[in-house]
Amino acid sequence: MKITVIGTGYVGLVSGVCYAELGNEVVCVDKDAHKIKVLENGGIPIYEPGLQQLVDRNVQQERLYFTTDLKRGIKDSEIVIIAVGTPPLPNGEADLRYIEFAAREIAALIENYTVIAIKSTVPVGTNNRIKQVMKEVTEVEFDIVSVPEFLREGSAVNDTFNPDRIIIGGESQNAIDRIVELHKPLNAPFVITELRSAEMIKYASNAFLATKISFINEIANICERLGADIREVSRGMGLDKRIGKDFLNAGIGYGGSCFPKDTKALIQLAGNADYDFKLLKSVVEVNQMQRMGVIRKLKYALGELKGKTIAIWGLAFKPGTDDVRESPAFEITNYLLKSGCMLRLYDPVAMGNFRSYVDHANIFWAENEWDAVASSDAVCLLTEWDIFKQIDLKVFAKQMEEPILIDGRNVFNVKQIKDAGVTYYPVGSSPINEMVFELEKSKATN
Ligand SMILES: NC(=O)c1ccc[n+]([C@@H]2O[C@H](COP(=O)([O-])OP(=O)(O)OC[C@H]3O[C@@H](n4cnc5c(N)ncnc54)[C@H](O)[C@@H]3O)[C@@H](O)[C@H]2O)c1
Ligand SMILES: O=c1ccn([C@@H]2O[C@H](COP(=O)(O)OP(=O)(O)O[C@H]3O[C@H](CO)[C@@H](O)[C@H](O)[C@H]3O)[C@@H](O)[C@H]2O)c(=O)[nH]1
Repeated sequence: MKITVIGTGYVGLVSGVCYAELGNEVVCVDKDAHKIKVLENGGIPIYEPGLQQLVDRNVQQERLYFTTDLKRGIKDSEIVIIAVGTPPLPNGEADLRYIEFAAREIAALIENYTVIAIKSTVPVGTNNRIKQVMKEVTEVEFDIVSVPEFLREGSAVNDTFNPDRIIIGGESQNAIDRIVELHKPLNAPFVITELRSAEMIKYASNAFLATKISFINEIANICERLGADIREVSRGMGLDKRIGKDFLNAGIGYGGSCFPKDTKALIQLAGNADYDFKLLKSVVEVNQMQRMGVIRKLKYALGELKGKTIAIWGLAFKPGTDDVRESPAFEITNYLLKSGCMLRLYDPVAMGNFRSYVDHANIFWAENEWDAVASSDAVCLLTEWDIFKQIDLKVFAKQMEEPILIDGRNVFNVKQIKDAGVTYYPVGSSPINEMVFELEKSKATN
């Protein structure tokens, strides 16, 4: 079967290569000539574990092609998948201009009956709107199917080949059958729905996961005040099958290209239908506040921030990706720069992307994790990359005059910290070795 994927970002590229791996001929089209050039030259424009090998294999076997030429890409395609971006407008609503533009272009080029599958995350009612937009342009028959995508960055390949479910929203049984056929080898349950329900399943799923994160972050904040340990609390809660253990890791709040945008879009969508989504508004507000926990702990540990040197470990919004979209590291670094700190930043893969948004005379771009620590007054761990988890804390303690570690992701355990004598501020439990630290400080001043 020939499939064309419009938009070669995370979703377009990963799902395109998946369909090729399943034995289809796939053409990935993108307007971004640079992206296509990188792909044509054998590279990939994003950091995603396992993706390069998969792309290489399918290109070599002549099942996967890349082009900027939509006309060539779309010719004789049975299924056209739209995976272009739906970024937020300033009021939080999804910006549908890219998807509408793509739909018009496709409509002008199709010559035979085509199934148009929309993978982009779109507000309820958008699939119907796209159908109208296309009907204004063409008289050729087509059907629209909503196939929302649930992959996560950093584990996108595994998620795509092992989905929990495949949601297919549509009106035409013929189009639904073709999309079922395409995904059958993935061996996942199908949920066939109306177009609007499929669109809502995507937003509701992301909003629910974001709610779980803000909920556990608030419990963590209360644990800090009452002397309980959020890791024990999460474990105890998560073993209840009705709650589930996933997405109960307290931290510095969710970031990324999806949760922040999709929660705000759903609030707007509800508002446009005269519904005040109070719970989700609080989820967003809690998430915003959560980043400031790192600052609060730094102030507690160091007193005045002005003139202090702070090392930051991790700039990506999560490990396994070079994506920095809506990364909590932006707010934290901005606050520290405004407070007059010198920063030593390090991330194993996201430095280039972060640097394209932020630069400042007070930032030192470190070469590795140890280079960041050198001459710092405190270290803040913001992304739980393995290289940070594997740090030898005894060596770490010797690098700093007073080893202070603010851990925004709870990666170290109490025993490791106690043995190393690091003053440690985790999320959702009491600081460790803080008393020792306070005692030594008072000894030194007496
Ligand atoms: N990133 C994720 O993890 C993820 C997961 C699930 C769903 N989604 C949703 O999928 C959609 C795509 O997300 P993404 O992260 O892959 O986006 P992205 O921004 O990484 O990529 C979108 C691509 O579409 C291209 N494009 C835009 N208009 C085009 C056109 N008319 N013709 C050809 N190419 C065009 C852009 O150049 C860009 O390369 C969004 O709606 C997003 O919410 C994303
Ligand atoms: O227990 C947890 C789990 C996640 N996070 C944070 O939540 C954010 C999002 O993480 P994750 O969901 O793993 O990554 P995304 O790639 O953004 O994937 C989400 O967004 C995608 C785009 O819509 C969906 O397809 C996925 O199903 C959905 O998980 C990151 O900042 C994580 O650090 C936490 O703070 N605690």
